[in-house]
Amino acid sequence: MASSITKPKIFSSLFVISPSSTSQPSKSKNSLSFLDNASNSRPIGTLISRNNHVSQRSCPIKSVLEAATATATEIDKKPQNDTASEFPRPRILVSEKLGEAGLEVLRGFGDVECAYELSSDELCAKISVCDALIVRSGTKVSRGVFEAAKGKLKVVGRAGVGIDNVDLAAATEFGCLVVNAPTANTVAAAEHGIALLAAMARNVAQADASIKAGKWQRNKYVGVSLVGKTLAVMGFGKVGSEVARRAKGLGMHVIAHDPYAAADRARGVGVELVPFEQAIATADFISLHMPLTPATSKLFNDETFAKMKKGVRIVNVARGGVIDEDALVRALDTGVVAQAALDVFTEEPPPKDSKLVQHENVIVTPHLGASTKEAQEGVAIEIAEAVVGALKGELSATAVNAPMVPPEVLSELAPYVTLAEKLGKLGVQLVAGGSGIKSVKVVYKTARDPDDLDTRLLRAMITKGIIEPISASIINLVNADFTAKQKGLRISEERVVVDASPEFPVDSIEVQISGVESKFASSVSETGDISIEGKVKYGVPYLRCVGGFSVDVSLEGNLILCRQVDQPGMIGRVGNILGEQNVNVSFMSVGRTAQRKKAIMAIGVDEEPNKETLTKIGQVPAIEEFVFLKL
Ligand SMILES: NC(=O)C1=CN([C@@H]2O[C@H](COP(=O)(O)OP(=O)(O)OC[C@H]3O[C@@H](n4cnc5c(N)ncnc54)[C@H](O)[C@@H]3O)[C@@H](O)[C@H]2O)C=CC1
Ligand SMILES: O=C(O)C(=O)COP(=O)(O)O
Repeated sequence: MASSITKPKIFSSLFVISPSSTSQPSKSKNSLSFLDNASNSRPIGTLISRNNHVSQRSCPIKSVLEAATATATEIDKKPQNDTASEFPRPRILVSEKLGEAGLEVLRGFGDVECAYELSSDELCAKISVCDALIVRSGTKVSRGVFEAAKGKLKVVGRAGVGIDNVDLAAATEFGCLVVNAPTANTVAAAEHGIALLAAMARNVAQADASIKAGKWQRNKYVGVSLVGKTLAVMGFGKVGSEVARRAKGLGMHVIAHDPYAAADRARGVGVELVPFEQAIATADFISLHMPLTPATSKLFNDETFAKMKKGVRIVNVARGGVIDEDALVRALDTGVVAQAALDVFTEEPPPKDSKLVQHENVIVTPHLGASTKEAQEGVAIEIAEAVVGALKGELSATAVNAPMVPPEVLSELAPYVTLAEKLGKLGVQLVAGGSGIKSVKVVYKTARDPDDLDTRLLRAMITKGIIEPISASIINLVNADFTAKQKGLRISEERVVVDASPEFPVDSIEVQISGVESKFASSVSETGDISIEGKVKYGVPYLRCVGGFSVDVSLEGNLILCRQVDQPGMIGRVGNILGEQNVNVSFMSVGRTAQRKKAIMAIGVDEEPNKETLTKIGQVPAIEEFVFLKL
């Protein structure tokens, strides 16, 4: 049983951004934290996309923007807005043309520099003072860029869909969030695909060039009709399905191949999903709409061209790299492929003497799929909101290398996120020096269906709590799992259903650390693991159990845990020692196994007691062991 002496608390103060969190100079500067700031919350941002879809851009969870102090050359300073005024303004580098509306959003929040056509050295030189980088498809965000950023870069925003120009693995390792703008250019890309399809079939580009060269070649440029022909859409995602819809409107028979698409979604558009071989063997026209990944790289090669219907026509507005371009030239030369219409190339821009570009049966555009005024305005707003949200510590709905936690789940989990990090921090401090933590088990007790509990955020924060105090790593939701793996730390999870209120997502969280010695033997449970359990009370994290002992102490400030022989006067004695040194006690709680037997006293203190004070506590005869823990 636990009893507690509680000083009055203002619970909302837990969420107020503390001065220390803004001025802390080192690690946390660069971490995206996902702690709620109830007093500073704002509505969910919305964006009307080109398709008039209202998409949620970010969740209402906010956090400390741990931006670095200004050190570099000044750039495009604008007046600060309300929300950012307490913090140094983040620096945002825009390395490719971005719509004005998006730039306005960015300028309302940070200092924006637009610097186009940077060499990779120039980009690396600039990046070390930037909090965010916004790119399109033309900027290679390589590992070198993340290395040069030296941990300052918090977010890369890709103003468009394809993120094949961003080294995601490196971004994740460096804890840098990558967000994209996946919806605003869908229609533009689909329209461009259809434009190329029709232009190719009717030789529009060649005929235009011919007439401008003074010729009138009506017989040479006889085309082929689209109506009644079979179009294979390869990649039935956002763009692919819009192309399919439009092609059906042109009277084409549309089939699609996509290993991950749902058949009923395709049926809804009147499209049959077919295996890869069937798609390429039966199509008169093939339109490519898959991402460039290791699996799709050069998917269209000598072997696959050989399986196509002779005289097939190919459109590519996806990525150049999905086609082996030399093989396509060979297929065009032999007539296996009659024509190709290409918006994208393995190397952009392609070499001037590219045989493919120069081929008479090929028409080309310089990666214009997303280039409509409407789409560019849309992606600019979409990415600017995502980047600003990320810089504020919000989880983005378009995060590419972090789990997307729905806003409603996130706001419900907010206090548990704080609890999780504190339990991690406490746990690691209980481990006796020298023993490396290799195995942690987290037990979530919940009254809800365990499948309803999304624990990724909680696990990430426990990992953060465990690793950050003992290493130079900056941990956030982006790199928590990666860093744990790197350090050989295995985190397993268990969800246990308990009889508690289903109103709350979690009743308690227990962190068990196994295979280590403890500084505080009483924190070791019967199983031999260090065990600490916490819960959220009135929105505030509390420690509820240490080893086999129940306690009830708010996890704020610092904590002293003492094991003692249960006897009268203990609280007073320790309280006096602390009082003499002007250390303010915020909470006290005693948990015992039985009357007058062993007890644990948990004392929350606002200040850090000095060594002498701690020694005096240790000298109290009934105290058998004690530990001071920083939260
Ligand atoms: N040319 C341009 O300016 C633009 C190009 N794009 C490119 O178009 C492509 C599609 O974009 P979205 O439709 O927005 O992406 P999406 O993610 O909505 O769709 C991609 C689809 O490809 C499918 N896929 C993955 N691997 C596949 C495989 N091996 N075979 C067949 N399908 C596969 C996925 O299941 C998904 O349904 C991307 O490569 C994107 O970068 C997008 C916008 C503009
Ligand atoms: O969104 C995409 O995937 C695109 O390819 C568009 O590229 P861009 O932003 O026009 O360089």
